[in-house]
Amino acid sequence: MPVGKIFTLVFLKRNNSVLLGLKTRGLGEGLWNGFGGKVEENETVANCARREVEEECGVIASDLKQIGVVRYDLDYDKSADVVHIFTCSKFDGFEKPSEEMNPIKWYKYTDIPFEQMWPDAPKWYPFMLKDKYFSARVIYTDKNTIKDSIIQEFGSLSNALKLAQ
Ligand SMILES: Nc1ncnc2c1[nH]c(=O)n2[C@H]1C[C@H](O)[C@@H](COP(=O)(O)OP(=O)(O)OP(=O)(O)O)O1
Repeated sequence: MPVGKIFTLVFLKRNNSVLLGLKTRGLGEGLWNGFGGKVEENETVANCARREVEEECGVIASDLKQIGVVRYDLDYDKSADVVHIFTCSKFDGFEKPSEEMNPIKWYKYTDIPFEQMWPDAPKWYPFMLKDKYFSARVIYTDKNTIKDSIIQEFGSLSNALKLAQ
């Protein structure tokens, strides 16, 4: 399946909690998620991650680390989206809601609201929360139904990225 859009998704971490925002519009509206969006033309994936965090929750990320990648094969669209996953535990400024993510809230790792998130989130969040490099591939038959998925842990990011290609 040809890759269509490339996205980033960033998780700010503090004291065994992760900052999530409720998406107010567009893809994933009404669901809690990290902060991110489409990689623009002539923009690196890391720069997109930094820009989206600032736009969506107002902080400047200073130790962004890519931890994984999720490839979504969308049977209903005959295309694939790739989402690059980052974590960040050092940032400047105070987090605040934005037009796109409102409200925002720190969730304890043990209290993440999976029932109001994308259906694939529980499959790969454990790797992201433990800072383990991972690669996931998820096949959706429609926006809410997963047909199949594979998640693998890797020793390095470069190996993790290979599965998403
Ligand atoms: N299944 C799936 N497909 C696409 N995107 C995602 C998922 N699961 C996810 O968690 N995500 C993430 C990836 C991105 O962080 C967002 C979607 O980005 P979007 O809001 O469409 O991109 P922006 O560039 O911010 O959009 P506009 O500002 O142009 O509206 O969800």
